[in-house]
Amino acid sequence: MVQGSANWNTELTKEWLQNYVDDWISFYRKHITDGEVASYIPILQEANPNHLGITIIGKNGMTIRSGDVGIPFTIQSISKVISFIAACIERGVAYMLDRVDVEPTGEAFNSIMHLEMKQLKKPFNPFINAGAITVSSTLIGNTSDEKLESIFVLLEKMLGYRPAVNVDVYESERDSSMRNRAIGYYLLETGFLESDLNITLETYFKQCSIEITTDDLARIGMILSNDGEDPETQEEIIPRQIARIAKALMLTCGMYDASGKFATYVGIPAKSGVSGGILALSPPRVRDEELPFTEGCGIGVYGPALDDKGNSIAGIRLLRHIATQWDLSVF
Ligand SMILES: NC(=O)CC[C@H](N)C(=O)O
Repeated sequence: MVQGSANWNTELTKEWLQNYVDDWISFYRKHITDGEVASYIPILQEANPNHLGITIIGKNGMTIRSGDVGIPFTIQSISKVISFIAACIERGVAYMLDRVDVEPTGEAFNSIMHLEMKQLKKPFNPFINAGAITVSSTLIGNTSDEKLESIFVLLEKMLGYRPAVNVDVYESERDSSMRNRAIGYYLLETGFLESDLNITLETYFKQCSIEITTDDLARIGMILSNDGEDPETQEEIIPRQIARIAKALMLTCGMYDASGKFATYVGIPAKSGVSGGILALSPPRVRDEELPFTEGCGIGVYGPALDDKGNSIAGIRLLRHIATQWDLSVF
């Protein structure tokens, strides 16, 4: 209990939490210079490396926003969570798990090594590029825009508005996508793709270029934390089974080849993207002492300076600090 208050949800408590998060943001801004913005997609270099922002939304709606929030950025690899969920809703879980496995690789997100070396029957998981491109190929539709519809419908249900593709980022990725094209051709040769290669890649590049904010990520996280149900309306946006699989994948594969360390030191489901976004969430938890957000919360982070694995450098350190202070770990 804090300051004699039995209720964490009072304005006083919100202010108190807000002050802490503001302090932590200021502190972790100093870590930004240890990282660099992504450059392999040329336009991403234009991001301001000094940005760092966080939004936290509790199940009861309590919202903490701090730092550089409200800045739009592209969702990048975080879209892999959304496309996998959309495909599971459209095609069914069994169908999708026949086509992508649920095992971490310990390799970079754009690696193809295991797929070739081990002659796998399916990509390791839907959060590496090979798996995500396979998932994009399963989305229903004859054009990339038709395929993207289920992703947009899902996002609109969660966010309350329909986000848009940032065309400049899409074109920059499309025109510099040698590795993803190589992965695509490999998937085509091995028979993993269910749609035309060009339409599949176009779908994948566009889904990565959808523009969102930390508020949007926190909202998605909050709904996942609540097993796919919108706590306000009680509407089931994502079936519980699919939400749980998505969270298990986030915990085991969400932070590329740093997923083990993130699970160890932070201990919550999360998914990052090369633009510097992180979608994270804390499921409801039971503790003897009163702590913030025990009913569960979603967290959205933006910090485009990345570490050598491609994760937001200050964002990860900030999340580690918050998770430690508020005892968020699921373990
Ligand atoms: N890690 C990422 O965010 C990668 C997404 C990026 N669009 C790519 O495919 O390379």
